[in-house]
Amino acid sequence: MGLTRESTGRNLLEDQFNIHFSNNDGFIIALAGNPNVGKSTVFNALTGLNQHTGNWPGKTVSNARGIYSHKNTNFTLVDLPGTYSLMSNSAEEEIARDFICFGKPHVTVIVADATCLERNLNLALQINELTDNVILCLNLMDEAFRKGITIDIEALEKSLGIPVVPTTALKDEGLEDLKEAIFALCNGTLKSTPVSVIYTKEVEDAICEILPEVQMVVGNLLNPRWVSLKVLEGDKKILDSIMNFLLLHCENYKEVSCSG
Ligand SMILES: Nc1nc2c(ncn2[C@@H]2O[C@H](COP(=O)(O)OP(=O)(O)OP(=O)(O)O)[C@@H](O)[C@H]2O)c(=O)[nH]1
Ligand SMILES: [Mg+2]
Repeated sequence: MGLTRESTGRNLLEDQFNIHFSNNDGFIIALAGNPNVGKSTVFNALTGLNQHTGNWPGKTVSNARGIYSHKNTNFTLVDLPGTYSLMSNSAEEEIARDFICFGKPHVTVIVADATCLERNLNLALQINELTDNVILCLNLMDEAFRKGITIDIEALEKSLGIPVVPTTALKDEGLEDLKEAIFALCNGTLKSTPVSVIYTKEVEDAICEILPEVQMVVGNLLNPRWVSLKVLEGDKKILDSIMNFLLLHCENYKEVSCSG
């Protein structure tokens, strides 16, 4: 007998993945990004709360949440621990990864350090593979300016396929634009169409080969191309989490996997 909807759902997400929801949360917005890029500073400015900030990486160790309103709409902002990659190496990174991968936020805001964009884009590209609703918050613009770094925002938006909002969170600059972009993405007046990374022919052929079967197993619970990539990579930790998530969510999972 498969798992029932009642025995699965959100309460199990809480147990397994430390992901909590309530009915009054409104839209769920995840704040993801490398360590020390200003996620908690953005979080504090938007929610009026006081998450720990400081100039060293690894300050945020669990996913804190707070609510803010914009244009009569509620948003629950989830401040995640910093992570360089979705291939987690520590408990904190795992918390961030699980929320981004399995928490199904309505929007994921990737906070990036404008002074070292290249390093930050690794995570951005990984998140782009996972979900469509992404915004890049290009923070520390004051530092970039001070160092003589200029960034062509339009060109960056075009090459990533996602909205890019420059901010200096410490001085409260750009945060109204960020709230507006989140609002617009949630109500469908702004679109985000992340550009996929195209891999070598061998990898793309392998994805094509397994995609239909993966699609059958994951349905619309997870992005099938992303799961196919994880299968090909063979990252055991994330494959275990994917299996766990599917088992918790899909009452038909066992039947599908047995008949497939
Ligand atoms: N100059 C400048 N400093 C900033 C800006 N935003 C944040 N900071 C500073 O950058 C440091 C790190 O900020 P946090 O908000 O703690 O960064 P975080 O991404 O939450 O860090 P972790 O939780 O460790 O991943 C703090 O000293 C902030 O005051 C900004 O726009 N400009
Ligand atoms: Mg933090």
